[in-house]
Amino acid sequence: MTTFRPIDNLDPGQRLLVRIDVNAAVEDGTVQDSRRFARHAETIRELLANDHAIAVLAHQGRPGEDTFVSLAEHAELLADHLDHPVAFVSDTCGEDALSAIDDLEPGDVLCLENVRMRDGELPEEEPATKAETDLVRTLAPEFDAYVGDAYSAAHRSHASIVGFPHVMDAYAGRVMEQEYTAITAIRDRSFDGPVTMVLGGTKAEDAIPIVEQLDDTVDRFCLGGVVGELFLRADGYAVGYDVADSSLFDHQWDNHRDDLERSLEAYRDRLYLPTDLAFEDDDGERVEVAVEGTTKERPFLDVGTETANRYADIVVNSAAVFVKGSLGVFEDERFADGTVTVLAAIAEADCFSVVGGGDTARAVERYDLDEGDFSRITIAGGAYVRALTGDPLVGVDELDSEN
Ligand SMILES: Nc1ncnc2c1ncn2[C@@H]1O[C@H](COP(=O)(O)OP(=O)(O)O)[C@@H](O)[C@H]1O
Ligand SMILES: O=C(OP(=O)(O)O)[C@H](O)COP(=O)(O)O
Repeated sequence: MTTFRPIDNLDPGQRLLVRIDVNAAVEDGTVQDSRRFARHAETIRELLANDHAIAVLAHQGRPGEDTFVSLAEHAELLADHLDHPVAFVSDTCGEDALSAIDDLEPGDVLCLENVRMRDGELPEEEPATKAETDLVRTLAPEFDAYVGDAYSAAHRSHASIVGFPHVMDAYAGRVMEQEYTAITAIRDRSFDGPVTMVLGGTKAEDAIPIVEQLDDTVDRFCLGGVVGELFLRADGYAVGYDVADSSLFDHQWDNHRDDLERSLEAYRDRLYLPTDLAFEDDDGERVEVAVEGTTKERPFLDVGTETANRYADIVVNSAAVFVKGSLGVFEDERFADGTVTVLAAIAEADCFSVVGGGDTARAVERYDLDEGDFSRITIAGGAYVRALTGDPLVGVDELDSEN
């Protein structure tokens, strides 16, 4: 069990570096609001009430992706949630950032630029190595303490997650504390009946190992999204290939082909794969096709109606359901059916339920589902499923006051 140092232990009026996770969807070039902003604003509001001067550190997307953009809009969204100004500097640890940090007064909030735009943040390395990066060596001396609030990125051994707490006085923010406590309690629960995981989304690299690691806990996996298509590809179907400018499939296939094939062979009886998929035809209409009738040239954007109904039946007959990742591109109403059908079935069912993922959790309010019909909606995705396996999260471990 981790013992955090809570922010209550901070003397008022400190200069704080606060790591949050507002990694967001970007639709038509616009950063989308989400629960992540609202939840982290609560931590920052509490810190402001104690006259701290705050610099916020966060990431957005991954280098090379369309969603790898500046945090300028994130600063505005955070300011809206806080109802308090949030300054933005388009620099992370260069002269402009240091000057803006120098100017910080008690009660100020400054958002630094996307930390993944800075060398040293990536790749994943040991905390001691990340602590030696220019990023950490430059910023750490500017602050009295570090506040780790980014539970949803705590599975990444990146400089802003593990490097700073390795060398600074470090505290856990409210989101970190609450998510850790809730998910640890969920991990330790036992259920009187079948446990189902709905596993979708784009980050197959986070999802694939989960099947093996949760084999004592989860009885049935309902697969969809990019994850489901990669399992179908492993099963010999003409699905799960990059088409046109997509880069979601082939590199994940190349890196995880063996894992996909091994899981499929070992756990076939508990893996439920889509039997039909939906795509956009030349007229922009949703069209469904059985997986046997697919061709490699077609990008699929949702599971089909037969699959969605089958998964809905499975979740209704479960004692607990864990959702990580969506079954399709729910941001487009034409391709939301799979995700919404299954979420609605969970909401109506008499089961314990957790919906996770920065993107996936947004489907709940977007399609007018009632948050109260789910046991918990977590803003973490990969971190939450990793935590369910019992594996430690590096970013949590670095905040453990007994380490
Ligand atoms: N077949 C698909 N093709 C492309 N994107 C997909 C597909 N299915 C789901 N998605 C996308 O997956 C995203 C959620 O995936 P991911 O980021 O892995 O999950 P989360 O952030 O919820 O943990 C959604 O925004 C959705 O648009
Ligand atoms: O959005 C995140 O994770 P999630 O999609 O698993 O919820 C975190 O910000 C981690 O981002 P990353 O998966 O690019 O390291």
